Amino acid sequence: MMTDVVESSGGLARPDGANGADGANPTGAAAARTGTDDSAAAERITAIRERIDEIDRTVIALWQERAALSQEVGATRMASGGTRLVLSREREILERFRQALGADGTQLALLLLRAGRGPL
Ligand SMILES: O=C(O)C(=O)C[C@]1(C(=O)O)C=C[C@@H](O)C=C1
Repeated sequence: MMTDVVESSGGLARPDGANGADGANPTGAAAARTGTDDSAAAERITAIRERIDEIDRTVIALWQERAALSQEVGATRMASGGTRLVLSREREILERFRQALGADGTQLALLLLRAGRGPL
């Protein structure tokens, strides 16, 4: 699990929380919300975040729908005397995600598959 706290600058936060107030980082009220004291930038960031939040809600809903469908396929197959898994199908899915997204795609597909059929 990733536990490092990353500042908006991309640098790691100091564990004692002493990064701010030295001129290197914004410290105003807008900065607390958006990471910048520039009001135009803060406004744009807030607008973009609305869309990000919408996308996240969609991703979560699709994730849950996929997991439920995958579980239904598994239950249907096993009730008919079939196997729990179909590894050739899993390879197809892993390859689809790898082609579209690279190595991160493979990791994402592994998590998606696990959400549906459980751990191997
Ligand atoms: O497509 C299937 O046969 C499924 O059971 C669904 C699914 C998946 O989540 O995509 C899950 C387990 C299988 O091993 C392969 C694929």
